[in-house]
Amino acid sequence: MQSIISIQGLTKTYASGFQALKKVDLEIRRGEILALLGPNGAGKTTLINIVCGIVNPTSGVVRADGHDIVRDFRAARTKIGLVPQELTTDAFESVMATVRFSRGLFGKPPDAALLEKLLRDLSLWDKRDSKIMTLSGGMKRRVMIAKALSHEPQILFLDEPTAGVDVELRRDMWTMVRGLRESGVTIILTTHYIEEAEEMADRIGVITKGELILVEDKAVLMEKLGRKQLKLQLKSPLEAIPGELSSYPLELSTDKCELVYTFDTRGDETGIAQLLRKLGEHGIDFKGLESSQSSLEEIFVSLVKGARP
Ligand SMILES: Nc1ncnc2c1ncn2[C@@H]1O[C@H](COP(=O)(O)OP(=O)(O)OP(=O)(O)O)[C@@H](O)[C@H]1O
Repeated sequence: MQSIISIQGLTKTYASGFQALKKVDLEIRRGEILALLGPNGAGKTTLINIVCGIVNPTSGVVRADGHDIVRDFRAARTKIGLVPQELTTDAFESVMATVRFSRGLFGKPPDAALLEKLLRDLSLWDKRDSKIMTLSGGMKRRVMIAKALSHEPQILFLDEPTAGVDVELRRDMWTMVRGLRESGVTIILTTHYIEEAEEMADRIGVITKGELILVEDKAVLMEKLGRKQLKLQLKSPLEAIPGELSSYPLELSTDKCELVYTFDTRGDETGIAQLLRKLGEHGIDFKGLESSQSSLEEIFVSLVKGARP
């Protein structure tokens, strides 16, 4: 499948000499939701700002729907909508005027029906005549999204779309973003909420210290790096794990009432049947068991830790 955004050998060294991106290669697939994860200062915003023409790259090539973002800036930028991290809009303007103006900036003809649909979809229709300064933080954020979508871009960048947004509104945003994807828009979002990436993304990219250390289908990532745990609640506390079981990846909880067995989901054999048999032989009885899979958060933390020198 042809990528909608192609990033090759992208580097950025700021005037201070700080290298914020180091040879990043990334192909973004048409119609996907890609979540970029990374600690503070990893380079996510720099990457987005370069693709959107706000920051100049030091070297490398970026194409948006086939258009070089430097040589063919206007054509490339028309394809892209950007919801920046910081709210930047005229506080004294009304919602409708702001969104209409944004569309005009891209040279698109007025389209009242389209803007009405956009504001209705974002639950802003009732506020269309309100001045931006009178809106709540969550509403202002939705105005930023309406502005970004006003020229009907095929690609939408959301830089921390739900930072500081309450849980209910966050869920509404997710529904809206999914709806956009269904209408064919490719979405790239950065987030600090791993839950958001887990819930929304088709693929996950992890950036740390200016390097894209991994891009993977979410399901594959969780399968590959996910570890499962089996917790056995013991009938009676165990003083220590018997020596004969030392070859098993077993841990005894501090209250000595639970045995935790960690296994790799990639293995053909989990070893559970054998373990349970061994426990039986040692007279270790249990009253309950539960299994759990590691979350994306645990995977992310281990990846970023692993990347540190
Ligand atoms: N204009 C600039 N001049 C010098 N250094 C900069 C400039 N803008 C960003 N940086 C540095 O580049 C690095 C990457 O910043 P960037 O904003 O891209 O990170 P981020 O991954 O988006 O972080 P966050 O999650 O905190 O938003 C940081 O160390 C930052 O201090």
